[in-house]
Amino acid sequence: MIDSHLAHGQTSLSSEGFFKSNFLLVRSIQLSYSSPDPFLFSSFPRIFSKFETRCGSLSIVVLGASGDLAKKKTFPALFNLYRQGFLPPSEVHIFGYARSKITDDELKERIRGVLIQAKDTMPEHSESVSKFLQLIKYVSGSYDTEEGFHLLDNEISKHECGSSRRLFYLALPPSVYPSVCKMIKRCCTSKSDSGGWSRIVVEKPFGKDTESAEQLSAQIGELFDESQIYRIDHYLGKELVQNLLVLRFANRFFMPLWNRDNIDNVQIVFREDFGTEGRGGYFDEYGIIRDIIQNHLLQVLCLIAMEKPISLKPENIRDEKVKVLQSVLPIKDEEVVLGQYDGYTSDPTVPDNSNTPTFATVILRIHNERWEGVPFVLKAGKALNSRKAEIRVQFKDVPGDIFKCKKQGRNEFVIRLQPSEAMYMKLTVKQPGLEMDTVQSELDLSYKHRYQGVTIPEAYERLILDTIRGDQQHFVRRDELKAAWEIFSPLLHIIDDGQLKPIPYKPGSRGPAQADELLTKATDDNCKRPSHHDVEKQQGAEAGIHSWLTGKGGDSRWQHSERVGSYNGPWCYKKALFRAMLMLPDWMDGTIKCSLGFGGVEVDVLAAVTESLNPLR
Ligand SMILES: NC(=O)C1=CN([C@@H]2O[C@H](COP(=O)(O)OP(=O)(O)OC[C@H]3O[C@@H](n4cnc5c(N)ncnc54)[C@H](OP(=O)(O)O)[C@@H]3O)[C@@H](O)[C@H]2O)C=CC1
Ligand SMILES: O=C1O[C@H](COP(=O)(O)O)[C@@H](O)[C@H](O)[C@H]1O
Repeated sequence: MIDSHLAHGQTSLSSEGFFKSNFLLVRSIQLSYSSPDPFLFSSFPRIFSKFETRCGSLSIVVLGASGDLAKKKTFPALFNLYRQGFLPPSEVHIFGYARSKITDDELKERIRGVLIQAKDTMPEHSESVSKFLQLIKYVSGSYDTEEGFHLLDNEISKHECGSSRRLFYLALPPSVYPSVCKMIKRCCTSKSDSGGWSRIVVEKPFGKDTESAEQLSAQIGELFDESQIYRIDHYLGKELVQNLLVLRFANRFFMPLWNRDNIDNVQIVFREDFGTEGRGGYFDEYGIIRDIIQNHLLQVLCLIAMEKPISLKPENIRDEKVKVLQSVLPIKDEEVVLGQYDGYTSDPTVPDNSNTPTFATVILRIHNERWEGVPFVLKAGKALNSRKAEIRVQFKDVPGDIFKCKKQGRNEFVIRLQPSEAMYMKLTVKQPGLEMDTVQSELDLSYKHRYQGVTIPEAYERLILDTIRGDQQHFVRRDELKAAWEIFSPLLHIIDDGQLKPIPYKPGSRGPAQADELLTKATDDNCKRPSHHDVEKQQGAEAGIHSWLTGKGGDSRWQHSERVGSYNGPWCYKKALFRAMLMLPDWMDGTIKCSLGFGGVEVDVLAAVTESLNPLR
């Protein structure tokens, strides 16, 4: 049997000769993977049919086929795999299953509507869509009686020959997972013993807290082995999330820096510029922490924070993720800010007195040798001012900085997951020109520019392919899920009980201002910058005060630094500031940043500058 790792250039065939003679074929599949032209792949069914008698059939069953996820994500992902040659029609059949009494044709028309958008007017595209739709058969039935599932089994069996591989994708509300899994086990699992299998893909949310998740896991676990269960978190299928392991463990220069000695804080941020949009009923039961933070953002945190696994085997990677999760300290109430956008409760499916947060900033702290003291700021919100998901790794200030660069901003490594995948490093460089001035710039790897013409696969596309290949690396293991819920369950219970209330915020804003304050506090505490008070405590010291001013007027930047006085009490700031302001050139408008330094430390007095500016002009 050819194993599912075929397209990775691997095979489970014991015959080395077979592997060698087919290696070129396998490579050709890989090289063509991201080409957008479906007809480049018209030869793939032939390539695959060479193995057909050994592979047998692959049946993909989408349960909940009438629903939103199936329409928007699952079927489009299957279509993309089909047109790239990964689902050869000679082997693959797709079944939609749901209670809705719709016909085959009605389901196909729904899917066609999503696959053929106005921009895809190419006749080749619609021909490809039509061929794909021919693979689909709809079966209607309930989720808790055998009748429909026997019908489904009959339909699947009609198309099968050789070994039978059956993939069940549960695009359903979690409340029906246990009964659906029971029915699948009883009526529909693969009967083939020659290389066949049955696998179950379950969507998030897996439960609502530790207890309910464990209960769900136990119910499904009684029916299927862990190796058959694929708990999907689609963030694990995103290109830049998949890149995290490579970045961290295949680049020498990150290794010595990736720790508490160098990193000040890590921010993992998800923003959407739209609200719950027709999903209010679902959302209100879960809220932003269960919808985004406990799963998507926490998975990203694991990949940022975990230790190097001993190999890339799924179990080795998942072992390391579990260790990080188990090292997260209990969340402190004062390190949480919740928000709810104005107008959220006007959705008729949301109760008027809903306490559900649509925004949250939560600070997680990892108690281990690498991360002690480094705040991981997880922030997610709906109806905000932009749509973005990114990771910001902020480095500590340069010790003994002779350039006084702190006000330029710190070194930062930003990984933008979406939109427009990119990673860039913010660093301080010399401002080109005759002066020895510094400026912040970027080393920029924007995928759109660097990988022109490369189509980045959709997360669901990759993850479904992984399930067909039997690769569980990018899926959540039962103990990992439990550890993830253990972090958030106490906080979620407090919110569910109404003890912690969301702060209202305007749709289209940054969310509650308190979230920014929390971020500043967490990151400033960490940095231990001296405050005015720290400096004032040193009154009497003989050190001089220096001013550093930077500003921007029109296209020009301006910087000035000089010793402006001696420290002899808080009033000296005003005096020194006044002196510094006299240095401002006439054309200055724009933003002005000013700091005063005392005895080798800098104190931000930006507010004072703004205050004093007008009288001076
Ligand atoms: N939609 C999305 O963007 C995302 C969804 N998910 C998850 O995917 C799963 C499916 O989501 P989605 O498609 O939006 O859900 P839907 O509400 O659209 O439900 C899917 C299908 O399930 C059936 N169904 C709905 N409610 C019930 C019920 N109470 N009891 C039994 N059957 C029901 C319906 O089919 P019928 O009545 O025909 O049987 C419906 O078409 C959920 O777990 C969700 O959390 C995850 C990420 C994103
Ligand atoms: O899981 C979910 O994710 C989407 C956001 O996914 P993205 O890939 O577009 O970032 C979110 O809108 C939805 O509420 C949530 O259930």
